[in-house]
Amino acid sequence: MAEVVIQVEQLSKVYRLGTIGTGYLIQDLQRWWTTTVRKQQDPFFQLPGTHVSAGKSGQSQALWALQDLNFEVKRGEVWGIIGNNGAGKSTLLKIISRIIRPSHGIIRGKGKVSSLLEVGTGFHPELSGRENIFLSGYILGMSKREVQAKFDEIVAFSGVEHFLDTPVKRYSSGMYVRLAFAVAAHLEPDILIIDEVLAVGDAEFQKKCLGKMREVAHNQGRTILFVSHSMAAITSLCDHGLWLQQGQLKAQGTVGQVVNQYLVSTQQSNAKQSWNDPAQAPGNEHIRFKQVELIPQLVQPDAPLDIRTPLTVKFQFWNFTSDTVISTSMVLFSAGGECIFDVPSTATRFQAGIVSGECTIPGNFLNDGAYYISLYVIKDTTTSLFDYEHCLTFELEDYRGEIQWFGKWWGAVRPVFPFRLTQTEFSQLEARL
Ligand SMILES: Nc1ncnc2c1ncn2[C@@H]1O[C@H](COP(=O)(O)OP(=O)(O)OP(=O)(O)O)[C@@H](O)[C@H]1O
Repeated sequence: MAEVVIQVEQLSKVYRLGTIGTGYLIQDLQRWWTTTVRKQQDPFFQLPGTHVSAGKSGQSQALWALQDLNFEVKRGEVWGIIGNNGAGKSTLLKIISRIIRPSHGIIRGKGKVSSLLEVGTGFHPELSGRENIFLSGYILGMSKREVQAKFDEIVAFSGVEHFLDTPVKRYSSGMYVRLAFAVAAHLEPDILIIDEVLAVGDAEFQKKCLGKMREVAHNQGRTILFVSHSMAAITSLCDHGLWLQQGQLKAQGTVGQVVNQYLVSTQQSNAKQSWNDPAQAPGNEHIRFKQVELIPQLVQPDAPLDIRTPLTVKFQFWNFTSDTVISTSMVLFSAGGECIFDVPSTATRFQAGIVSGECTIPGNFLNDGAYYISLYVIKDTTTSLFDYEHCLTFELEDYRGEIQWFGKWWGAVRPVFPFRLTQTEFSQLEARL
């Protein structure tokens, strides 16, 4: 059985949000003496009971960035840490990297930890790229010879060879993160910790980083903790998932399960509305809606909606006038109000009663994002009977499959068309170049 390399028990971190005076000079002096001179915990700081606790008189306002976390990571496992902004992901990585200390609980780590937490961590701004590579190696406990053996590989990966002797404070953020990633990934740490580095780089760099992380994890059997807001990147790289919500561990398990649970919980939708009483229903003297519903054709019942999911829109309306030619337009808008398409139904002659309609948006057609649907009911293909705006809303998650690039995909739609490349001729071009 694989060895446990990170063990986290009842881990909590409380941040103090500003310091409020105690109201007594003697206590303020006591606080200053203890925290500033003796570098000890504030005697008037009390642990809060909730996520954010308002400061009572004399206490600081405090926030649980992490609360009672328990989990263990085994050698060679690749963990994706997910959660909304402010959930505590970076705080957890900083504690595991020993950059900050927990307020409570125990963390046991085994082996050399290399962290790439934010642009700038670990590098000394006044030192050159070359000096920083050696410095990082020494911090990891490597000898000069060991770093030298990796030096060329690091430089080649980072692509900053022309700036090796320039102080890193003069690097662009892109150059900085390239070198920092190259150092973190090549110096053979036992545990590699990466926080959102992919957000900084371009598509080519993202691809290179993910490839390198995969190699570090799968070929070298090292342990990786990876924070990203890209679920596609997390699913593609990691085998375990950990979901933090307001500092608490909401779920842990296989990456697919945890990412699914997270996406289902964050997806906003208004997928069904129905009315039994026409007097209460949206409409007018011509028609009134009885029901509108968005039915996703999910492969698994608890999966989130993603760009592969076919979506069927079903609706019914009461038609109050006989012998009328009616058609309906289904119009899809992005959340920002851009019209993606306007699909008309057939025009049919109806008698008074209930009219039902159904239209399916195929899977592998829309881009990821938030959308809303409006239904326009039309008489004789020209005259509006009723516009039911914004009647359904939904969100589609991204899905990349084999594609190893996780930037925002361009376009209002993302259709999958038959598209092949074939070699139609062989030549000696390569030899001539
Ligand atoms: N030094 C600090 N002092 C006070 N509060 C802090 C400090 N660092 C983080 N926090 C707070 O702790 C909470 C957790 O922050 P953290 O940066 O760990 O979240 P995160 O999940 O990494 O967020 P994001 O996805 O936005 O990077 C947030 O509410 C944040 O405002």
